[in-house]
Amino acid sequence: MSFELHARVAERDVSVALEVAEGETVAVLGPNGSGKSTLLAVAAGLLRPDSGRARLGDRVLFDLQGRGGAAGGRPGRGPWVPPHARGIALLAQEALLFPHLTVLDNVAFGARARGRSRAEAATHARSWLERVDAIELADRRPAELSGGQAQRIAVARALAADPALLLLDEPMAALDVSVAPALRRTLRAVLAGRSAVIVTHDVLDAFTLADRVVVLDAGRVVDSGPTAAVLERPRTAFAAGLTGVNLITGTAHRDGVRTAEGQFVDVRFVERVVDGAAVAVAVRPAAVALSAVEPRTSSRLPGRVTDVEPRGDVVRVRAGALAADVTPRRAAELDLAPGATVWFSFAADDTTAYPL
Ligand SMILES: Nc1ncnc2c1ncn2[C@@H]1O[C@H](COP(=O)(O)OP(=O)(O)OP(=O)(O)O)[C@@H](O)[C@H]1O
Repeated sequence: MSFELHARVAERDVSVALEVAEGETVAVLGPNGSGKSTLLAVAAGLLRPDSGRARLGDRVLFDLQGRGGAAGGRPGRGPWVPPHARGIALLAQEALLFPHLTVLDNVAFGARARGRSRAEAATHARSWLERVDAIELADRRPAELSGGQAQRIAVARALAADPALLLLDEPMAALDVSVAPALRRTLRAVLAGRSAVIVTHDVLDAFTLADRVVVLDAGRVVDSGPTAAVLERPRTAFAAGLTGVNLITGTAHRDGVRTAEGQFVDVRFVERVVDGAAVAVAVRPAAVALSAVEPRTSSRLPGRVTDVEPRGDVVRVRAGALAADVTPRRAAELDLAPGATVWFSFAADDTTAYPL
């Protein structure tokens, strides 16, 4: 079902909007404290905002007038559907299964609570356990499950209630990296065609599971759009950091960009821009070369080394927001140390430049 929300939580300085089309999965990304959990809590009905409105399908979940609003005075007055009546399931980082019930009874719990017979609820629960590849765990108790298994059961339990919207709060965060890929695959299968919102710190989740992403920063939406567009053409340092690309901003000037520091770089524009427009340039660290003396190429920027970090077969050299991946041999030749001044250069063809 389609979902639409806008809400303001004054105490947390969070003011956000979110839209999920029917059958769409939206990933919410953002640094710590940017408002991701607040957004989920408001959607799930666990937190009452000061003002805002939410709709799921054609049902209004809340429509609140806050301080200074038409209702005046008291915050958050107006229609409010409580969490259990919203048709929304929230999957937390931890599976939160009932410890005294078997896996099967955990998954059947919702159907039983809605008055279905024991046999009916069990059949329904079994079908969901099969869909998450966990039918062989049906008779175990939660204490006999690994973290990844427990999370699979939590997915089955959430979906067995046939929610109109599924909210996932970093579902892979508490798991061992070795089991995350299998759960990610399961989620990809069960989220297909389902309206869902997933909060994640992992760019792989966004690429694998989400049709669109929304980036929050300091309680506001700072970017949104199709996953590849937002992550491959980032507009914020945070989004650039997720995929590890360099983000250089400035103004368009003929075939290049003039940075805030007054440097010119030649770039490849992937969209038409007019001179003087604010633009961003993305370039991968692997496409950036380093030299001790100013190179003759037209795309070069000076930087003072802040960090030198070995990463497998390359060394990542950072100067503030700029990064280059060079071979260990090159790093040794340049005798890199924090504080050293180096030149970062790249070919215009290796850049992607677009309007901000
Ligand atoms: N229970 C609370 N009471 C008051 N303020 C809170 C509460 N929980 C969070 N906040 C504040 O609200 C803002 C948004 O926090 P929120 O937890 O939604 O961010 P987040 O993006 O989910 O962060 P993280 O990635 O660390 O989980 C922050 O400024 C935070 O300090």
